[in-house]
Amino acid sequence: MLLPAVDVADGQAVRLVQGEAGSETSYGDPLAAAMAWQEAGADWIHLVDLDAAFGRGSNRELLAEVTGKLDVQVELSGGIRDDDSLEAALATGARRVNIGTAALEDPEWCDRIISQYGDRVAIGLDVRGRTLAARGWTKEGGDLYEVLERLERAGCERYVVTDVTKDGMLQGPNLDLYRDLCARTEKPIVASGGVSSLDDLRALSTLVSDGVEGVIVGKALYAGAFTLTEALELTRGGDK
Ligand SMILES: O=C(O)c1ccccc1N[C@@H]1O[C@H](COP(=O)(O)O)[C@@H](O)[C@H]1O
Repeated sequence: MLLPAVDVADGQAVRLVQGEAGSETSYGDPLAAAMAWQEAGADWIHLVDLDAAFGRGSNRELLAEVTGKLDVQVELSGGIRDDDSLEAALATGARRVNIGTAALEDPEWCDRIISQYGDRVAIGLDVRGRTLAARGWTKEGGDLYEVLERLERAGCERYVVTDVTKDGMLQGPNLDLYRDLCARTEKPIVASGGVSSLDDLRALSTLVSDGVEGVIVGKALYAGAFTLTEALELTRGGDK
């Protein structure tokens, strides 16, 4: 499963480097970007409100509009931290929401929504080394493996795992991280961060049998390193 990313800051589709505020490259209208990925054949869009993730604003209405206009499944992320933001996110029609900061800062709420919403909730594990990152990746959020054990006990259905140091760098994904996590959970993992080439997708494909279910691709698509058509053909088995 391949999820093109549309990250939104100040109403624009952007890509950051290692999640650093101020490192944005702008790619224009988020709806146009998402529609372009849909028209190229994507089954999913990973749609992120970066301002909400950083706690410096919100693009809630815009993301609801984009989600409402898409025919493909949407994974909605960024700033979903309480009942109000969760209900608003689910009301957009997004198939799945991704919880990052709140999974680290509010474990009780997180456990409750995992049991209430099942696979409509994925937990975003954004990591540097084995330390989790929260609040727009500006704060440390604890030890990856301790938090993973807690989430396993809570019954988390899916993990979206980003190596922050790889994100936006176009230097390849952290395959060791995904291998390691797959050995610690039976639940599917969506890999994110660093994909730079079709060879990176081929390398991630070798981890599908271990539990890597999907991959989020951002900068490589926007920078034209390969086309979405090529990537989908490869991930759907048409090109080895
Ligand atoms: O996607 C990014 O580039 C990104 C950069 C900096 C911070 C967050 C980023 N992404 C997404 O934000 C959610 C976390 O949001 P929250 O902590 O729940 O508010 C994370 O899952 C990433 O998908």
